[in-house]
Amino acid sequence: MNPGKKAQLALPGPLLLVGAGKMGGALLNGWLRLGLDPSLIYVVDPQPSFELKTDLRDRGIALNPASMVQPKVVLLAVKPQILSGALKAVALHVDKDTLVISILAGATLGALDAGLPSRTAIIRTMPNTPAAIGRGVTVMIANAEVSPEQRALASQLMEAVGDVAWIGDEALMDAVTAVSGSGPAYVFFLAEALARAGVKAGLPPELAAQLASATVAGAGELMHRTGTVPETLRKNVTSPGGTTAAALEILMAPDGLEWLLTAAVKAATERSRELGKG
Ligand SMILES: NC(=O)C1=CN([C@@H]2O[C@H](COP(=O)(O)OP(=O)(O)OC[C@H]3O[C@@H](n4cnc5c(N)ncnc54)[C@H](O)[C@@H]3O)[C@@H](O)[C@H]2O)C=CC1
Ligand SMILES: O=C(O)[C@@H]1CCC=N1
Repeated sequence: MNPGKKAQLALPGPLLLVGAGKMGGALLNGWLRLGLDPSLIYVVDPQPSFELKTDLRDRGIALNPASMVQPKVVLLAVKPQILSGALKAVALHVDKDTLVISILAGATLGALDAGLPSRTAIIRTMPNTPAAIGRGVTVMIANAEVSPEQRALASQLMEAVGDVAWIGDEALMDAVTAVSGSGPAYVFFLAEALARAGVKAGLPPELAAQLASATVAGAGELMHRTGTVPETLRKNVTSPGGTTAAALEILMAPDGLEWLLTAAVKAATERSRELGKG
């Protein structure tokens, strides 16, 4: 994303971020990079890290304020396991004009609605951590109470930190979570595993780690900047009878990487469904 191309992020009123851990913090960083007014942000987190406390203080963002102006947007970014307790606290700050946006894996619109005042406008989303650098991707679904203005506001908030896709079928959210929500971890593990494989092939550990990280980052950037489909980029690397072909014969075997990723995405999809059952 080129931040220069994005309009300055403006809000109609305060935004309350509930939970500023890895993902809530990534979103916050993304919004601040886009120029969101820090005086419009409240953060509630009972166990803020030292870095978070320092960062919020330096930016003039209220952490765990004793009182607040009624927020226009509440963004829920706590662990799914504490959803019901968090909703009880959040409900105090929700009225008919408040939009509640959830990023919780598994938490359905129905489960969110059950813990909030009746007819609350709710949007369930699944972002991912590259949002911290404006390169996330977020999938969203709204309940029937969300107005066109609130939908546009939610789009604006999440587009500020990357790409956005709206869906109409909530059942897709579990697979979305498995592919793009968890996906960055698979890519980071690829870099870890490639480095370890390099060590086994004789490279010094530091050089192997440097080569693996630079290769994963560079390949992702090449795909991003050229907009070329991955299959073409893969073929561009693969000389007939060469080294890449030798490696891909193993990775593309019936029990190779695609088989593993299919099993991994299935496991994550099922876990997302389980989280939804509480
Ligand atoms: N980490 C990721 O890549 C992604 C996470 N998510 C979702 O984001 C949510 C948060 O995940 P992470 O940021 O990874 O977890 P985390 O553990 O880093 O952050 C959770 C934060 O909530 C705070 N917290 C605990 N109880 C609270 C309360 N009662 N009120 C307010 N804050 C409270 C914790 O102190 C912590 O800072 C989860 O529901 C997860 O499913 C969604 C997409 C990607
Ligand atoms: O691992 C998790 O449950 C969360 C949801 C997607 C990424 N992290």
